[in-house]
Amino acid sequence: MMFADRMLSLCQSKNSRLVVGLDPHWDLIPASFKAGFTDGQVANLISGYLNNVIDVTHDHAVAYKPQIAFFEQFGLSGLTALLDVLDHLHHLQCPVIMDAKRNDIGSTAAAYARTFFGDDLLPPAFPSDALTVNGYLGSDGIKPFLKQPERGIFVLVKTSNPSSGELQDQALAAGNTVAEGMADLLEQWNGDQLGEFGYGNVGAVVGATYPEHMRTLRQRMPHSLFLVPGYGAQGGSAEAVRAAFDGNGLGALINSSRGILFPPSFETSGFEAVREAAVEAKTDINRILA
Ligand SMILES: O=c1ccn([C@@H]2O[C@H](COP(=O)(O)O)[C@@H](O)[C@H]2O)c(=O)[nH]1
Repeated sequence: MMFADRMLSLCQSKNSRLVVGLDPHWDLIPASFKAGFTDGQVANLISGYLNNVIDVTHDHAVAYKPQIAFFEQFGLSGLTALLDVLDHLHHLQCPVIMDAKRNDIGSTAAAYARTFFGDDLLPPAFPSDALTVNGYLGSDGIKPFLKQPERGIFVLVKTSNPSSGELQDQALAAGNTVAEGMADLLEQWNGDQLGEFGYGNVGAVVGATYPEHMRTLRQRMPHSLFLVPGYGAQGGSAEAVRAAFDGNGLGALINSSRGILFPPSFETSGFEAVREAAVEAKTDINRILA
């Protein structure tokens, strides 16, 4: 099944648009959880925490988004933890959107695609259903990621961070902005390779912190699934992501990482507090879909 169709079917069957971000911020992992591990057990600590999160949230989330930087920072221990988490997600049949923001010239992009998606040469080192990608290198950096219909990409279009406008909001010679120029490329890259729901496998990252951009970019990219970070911890609200959805309440996946992983009541309620945070986010987003 095409990646986009799989995601949208899951949105319908789970009645959820929520993606849980897996970002093991070392300083935010609760002290009470860390206390159960010794200094040499970093990999077990990280995968233990995240696998507990997955166990209590997978009924409410359509996918998980590990941010690879939070694993790479621990070297081999972090990558061991990531592999363990990916294995756990695979057994629960949960889609993985790897947030690694990769790309390069075509031949190197092919090596990145192999790393996360595998090919006829090698199995994937970090098996993922989708990957975040930098579209700045143009088509030859994108094509290697589009060889397998069951895998997708999310290209950075308008990021959620405060300084994203320094370049992304600048006008091009044609009068549109850099983000809009990127959006037009995404429409080309999807072309007529659309699934049952009318979406292609080339999705867009658009931040919840810029609701005005969300509206214009949705009009410009009617065939791209939106992956929307910035909801929750960065201040984006459900109202701010409304324009990302189509008339059927589909077309966007809303990510929350810190807001779900590290609820304030963890010390009293443990992983039940994580489950409650996921249910609350799912319900909050569903409320604007009517
Ligand atoms: O524009 C972007 C692109 C990616 N991210 C990533 O999403 C999560 C957000 O985490 P929160 O804790 O929910 O703020 C994180 O992994 C970022 O690297 C983004 O925030 N904005």
